[in-house]
Amino acid sequence: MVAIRVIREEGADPAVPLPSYETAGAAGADVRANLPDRGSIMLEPGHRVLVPTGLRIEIPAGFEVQVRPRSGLALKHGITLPNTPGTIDSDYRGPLGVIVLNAGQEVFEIAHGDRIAQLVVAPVVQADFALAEGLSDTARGAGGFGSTGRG
Ligand SMILES: O=c1ccn([C@H]2C[C@H](O)[C@@H](COP(=O)(O)OP(=O)(O)OP(=O)(O)O)O2)c(=O)[nH]1
Repeated sequence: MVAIRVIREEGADPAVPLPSYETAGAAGADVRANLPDRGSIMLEPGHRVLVPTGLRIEIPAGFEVQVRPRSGLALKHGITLPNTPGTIDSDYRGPLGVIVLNAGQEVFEIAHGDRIAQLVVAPVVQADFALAEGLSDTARGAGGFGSTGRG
């Protein structure tokens, strides 16, 4: 368990619950739209929108938060995130937004308080990218992009 400090944006509706896990074993905490002024967003097919959550968060160093789609919305309505998984950096202190894409065929309504995505907290390792003379040999070598065949 890791503690994440959360503050609400000025003007955000405090009645909208903070991100929360629906079950004891859930990997993602559902995050909700906070649309006190707009009430709801009618998202046309093929369009995308930055949905405010009304939150700012402070992720401990060494962790990130991934913003992932909800599979139910994806299957039933084609609602996805074009940047999935969205990356929230531990040093980011701005508004937490969710970029929602309607990849379905119908207009989709995002209502105030709807659970629009899920947040997965994950450890991060930073690398030291160092220029080298060459790389080690492996069985795969340069094979990729389907080199092992289909199925
Ligand atoms: O779904 C997302 C993705 C990102 N962010 C915020 C937090 C993140 O730390 C910041 C920058 O995101 P990212 O690094 O993916 O964006 P970039 O396009 O590389 O922008 P920047 O140059 O600001 O890093 O934007 C969100 O609120 N929601």
